[in-house]
Amino acid sequence: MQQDILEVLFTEEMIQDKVRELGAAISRDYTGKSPLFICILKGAVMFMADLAKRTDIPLEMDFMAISSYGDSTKSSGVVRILKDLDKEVEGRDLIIVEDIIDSGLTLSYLRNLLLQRNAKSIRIVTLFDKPEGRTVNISPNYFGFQVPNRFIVGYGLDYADKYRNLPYVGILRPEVYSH
Ligand SMILES: O=P(O)(O)OC[C@H]1O[C@H](OP(=O)(O)OP(=O)(O)O)[C@H](O)[C@@H]1O
Ligand code: HPA
Repeated sequence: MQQDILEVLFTEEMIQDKVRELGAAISRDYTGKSPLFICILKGAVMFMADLAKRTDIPLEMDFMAISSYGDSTKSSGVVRILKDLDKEVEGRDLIIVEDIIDSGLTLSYLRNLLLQRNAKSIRIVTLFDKPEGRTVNISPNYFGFQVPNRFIVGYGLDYADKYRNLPYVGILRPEVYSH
């Protein structure tokens, strides 16, 4: 798979160091609380697993599957819930765990949905933030790295469901998707 990667942007070590920092910040901010971490499947699965281990508070976890990209490198603009949460969120402190914010459509849809369900508080943690991709106004409370306006894969991030298992993150060669 390495031959499909144009440039590695973040090594496994860089990612793990950053996840540790984010876990420490969330642990500090949520001392004495028991937030519900909401993992947005599938992309955030690696980040959720590592971040939860680096967060030293009695958190709980739930999972929601949302998709808008399908097999494309551009958002379809239609956000679909493929699997909803198991837990009630009313009155809870929520932390939405995302791998990347690009257009922002996924998170703006989700934040509105969780507000309607009467969450007590909602914060967003994303490992990657692509501000140049934004079409709606949303920003994370915690982010790991800002990334350029290129399609990246690895550490949960996919193209057509592949490359999620790379332990590093890099720019996908445009030849892979432009034909
Ligand atoms: O800010 P946006 O433009 O909405 O993009 C971000 C979303 O896109 C990806 O999900 P995708 O729909 O590809 O599903 P996946 O997580 O299963 O890969 C990613 O995991 C984020 O959830
Ligand atoms: O750059 C990206 N890579 C993978 N999935 C994504 N979903 C939004 N942006 C991206």
